Amino acid sequence: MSTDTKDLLQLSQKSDYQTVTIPLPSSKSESNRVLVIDALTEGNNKISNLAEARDTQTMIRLLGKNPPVYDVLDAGTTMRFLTAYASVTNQNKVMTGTPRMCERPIGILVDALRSIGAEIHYLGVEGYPPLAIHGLASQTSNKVKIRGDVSSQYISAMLMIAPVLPEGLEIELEGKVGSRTYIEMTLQLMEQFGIKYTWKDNFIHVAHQAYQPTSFAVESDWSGASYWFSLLACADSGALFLEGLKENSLQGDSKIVDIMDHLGIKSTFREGGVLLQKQAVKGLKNWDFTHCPDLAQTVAVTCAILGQNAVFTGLESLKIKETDRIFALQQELAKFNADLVEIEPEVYQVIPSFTMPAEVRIHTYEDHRMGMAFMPLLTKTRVIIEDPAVVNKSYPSFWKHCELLGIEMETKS
Ligand SMILES: O=C(O)C1=C[C@@H](OP(=O)(O)O)[C@@H](O)[C@H](O)C1
Ligand SMILES: C=C(OP(=O)(O)O)C(=O)O
Repeated sequence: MSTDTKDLLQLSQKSDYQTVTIPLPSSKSESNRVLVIDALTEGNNKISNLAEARDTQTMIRLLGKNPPVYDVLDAGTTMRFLTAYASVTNQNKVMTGTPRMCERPIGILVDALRSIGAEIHYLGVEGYPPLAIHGLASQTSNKVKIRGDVSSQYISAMLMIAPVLPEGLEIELEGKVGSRTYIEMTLQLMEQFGIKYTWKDNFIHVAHQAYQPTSFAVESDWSGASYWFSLLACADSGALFLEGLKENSLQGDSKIVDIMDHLGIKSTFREGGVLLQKQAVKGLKNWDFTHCPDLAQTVAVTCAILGQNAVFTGLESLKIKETDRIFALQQELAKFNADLVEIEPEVYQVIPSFTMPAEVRIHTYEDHRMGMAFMPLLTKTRVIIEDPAVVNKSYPSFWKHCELLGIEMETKS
């Protein structure tokens, strides 16, 4: 099945699944970190199971070919991690990406890099890509303050370069810290590559030291797994086996197990993955997505379909991701009479669907998670997904995996 940008994908209604095994893609977050760490390691690492995600393939291509312009397309981690990498390796580089990437803020990271001696200029709007990096000839400070409420990726980017800075680095986290689980993932991965660090209160300290060559296999992607939890939660019957997931994961999105426990899914970890089975819906009253923002769309759609008036908090960062995900959710939920209403500043309530149209056409806003999160609607009606290739950013085999489940699909131009 080919999927071009102009394509529409029609998914026929289906709501029963016998036990099907889904092979799942690898985590792009883990992959993009180990690729940067690998580039900073002297000696050979043995890295396996890297993600097929476009964000990871872009990282591999840019690090491999080392062109003068790093065009990261729409990959946030690739933009933020390579900005720090190009600085610490003292390279002259232009950093750019899609028009949306050039609307996603990077000023906090640029300020942090400048404060330790990097020379970076804005080529367009102050605070946003594109950037011109002229490297970091000598380290001028070993302390930096970074606010934590915009994107954790700035902190992860600084952490990964910290061991190779001649004087190491102490990062002081300022204010509320969102996506903390991703900072923990960065530190745990660094630790697996031999790095020692301390994290006390708001201070993370990494001394100058060398990354040690290591063997590392990337785990399956928990964010991608969330769509299958949602599908089964919305289905009438069935069971799914998700391959390659571990109970003790580096990925914060493994929280989907707890969330879906409220929404009718029992998860049992077995050799090689996790078995999902249906159980009674206990109900989801509220959830804070501060540390798992990428799950918000999956859970909003699930609640809207399952009649759950859940209250969501911690959605602040959704407005600066691949699209304004709050706006996009509101527009698309409305197409089946559901909504996401701001009931107090930064507090949102899901208003579930009370009548389902015979067909719903989902606009995807150049956001992979919009395409994938609305797929489970096919348990209730016929669904048309605009620009189905949008999933390639993190999960290129997503529609193939729908086919494994016997979901009938038709591509239209
Ligand atoms: O570090 C990472 O791999 C990521 C961190 C999160 O971003 P923010 O820290 O900007 O919330 C997450 O939304 C993104 O998909 C991946
Ligand atoms: C926000 C995401 O990615 P990034 O910020 O890396 O573009 C995502 O994958 O949902």
